[in-house]
Amino acid sequence: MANFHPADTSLEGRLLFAVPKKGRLNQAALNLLEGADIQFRRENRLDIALVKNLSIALIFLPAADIPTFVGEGRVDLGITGWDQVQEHDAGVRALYRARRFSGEISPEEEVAQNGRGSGCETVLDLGFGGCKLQVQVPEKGIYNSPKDLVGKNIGTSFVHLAEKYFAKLEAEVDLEQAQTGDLPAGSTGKLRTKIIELSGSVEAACALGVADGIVDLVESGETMKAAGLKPIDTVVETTAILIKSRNPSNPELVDLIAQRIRGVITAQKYVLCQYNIRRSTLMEATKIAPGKRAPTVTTLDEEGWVAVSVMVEKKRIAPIMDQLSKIGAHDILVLDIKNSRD
Ligand SMILES: Nc1ncnc2c1ncn2[C@@H]1O[C@H](COP(=O)(O)OP(=O)(O)OP(=O)(O)O)[C@@H](O)[C@H]1O
Ligand SMILES: O=P(O)(O)OC[C@H]1O[C@H](OP(=O)(O)OP(=O)(O)O)[C@H](O)[C@@H]1O
Repeated sequence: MANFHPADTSLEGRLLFAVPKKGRLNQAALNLLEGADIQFRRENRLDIALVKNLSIALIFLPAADIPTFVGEGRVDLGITGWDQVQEHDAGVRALYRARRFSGEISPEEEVAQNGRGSGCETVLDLGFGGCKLQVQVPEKGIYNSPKDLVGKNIGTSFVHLAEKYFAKLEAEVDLEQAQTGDLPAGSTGKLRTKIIELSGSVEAACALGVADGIVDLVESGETMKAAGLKPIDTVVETTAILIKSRNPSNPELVDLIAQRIRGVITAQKYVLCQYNIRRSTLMEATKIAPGKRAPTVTTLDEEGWVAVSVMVEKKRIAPIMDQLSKIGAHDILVLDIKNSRD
């Protein structure tokens, strides 16, 4: 076994699954893998890990690069943000547009390429990593509406989505001005707004005079507030998603992983609520907590009483317990669900 390197030939025949290597999506993605019993040991600093119990290799990549690897079919499956997939999509479209402008491809070829998409297909929404990509400006500044930013400097890590957004906005402004006869002479139809690419800490750009406005992610809004910025529009709303390439190497394994992950998500979202109630009140209780399909009802060893077991969305459990208690349910218990399968 001299010179054996786990990342070498052993990738052969394995399904390649990209996972965010750092940042906001990393831990939640690792939790999903654990819940789906995808067992691996990642060697220090190595971005490839072989899964012990399935024919899969995990590839740890920046979330922003995962749509490129999946879209080009180099990796079969991936976890990343919907925003990153949209950014990749917009980038691919911009590339075809540029190639059409340079005469490399015809307008028909551009339409056909766009129709084929960027190669990433959404398998399922993972429910975490929720945030919004928003246009932000200084709270006490002179800009109040997105149109005020046309022709100005915009800092962002989402260059293609920002370009797409401002191209649409500029077209609207031009149309308005053409209708009122105010269109500036020599308008070229090219993007007048300058999109400045920044790779992080984008919120600092306005205060430091690099940009007039920014396009960046907002979750709690704390970073935005701390930087003295306010939102004036939303470009994209996002959550983490599972994506697959157009022709994955092992579609059955993709389905198996998707099914397992779906089970983990359901388990995270629901709790199991158990209670005892008089059979005469069961209908009323079922209306309060109808369950995913239907509650499981078992006869109790006490005349006229039943035991009920029902799945309830975690976020709704407190008011549901209150209501069940109010109509006479007893011994209400709430249990965590470790895993589930539809
Ligand atoms: N504040 C947030 N709340 C929830 N999800 C977020 C947040 N910020 C980013 N995300 C999601 O996580 C994805 C990756 O963003 P993140 O900033 O963690 O990436 P990164 O650049 O790989 O990490 P880092 O910022 O550590 O360099 C985003 O595209 C988005 O989908
Ligand atoms: O609304 P909030 O809850 O404050 O979250 C928003 C911040 O989170 C992300 O950055 P992150 O902290 O991942 O670091 P980055 O700026 O280096 O990307 C995003 O780019 C915002 O800066």
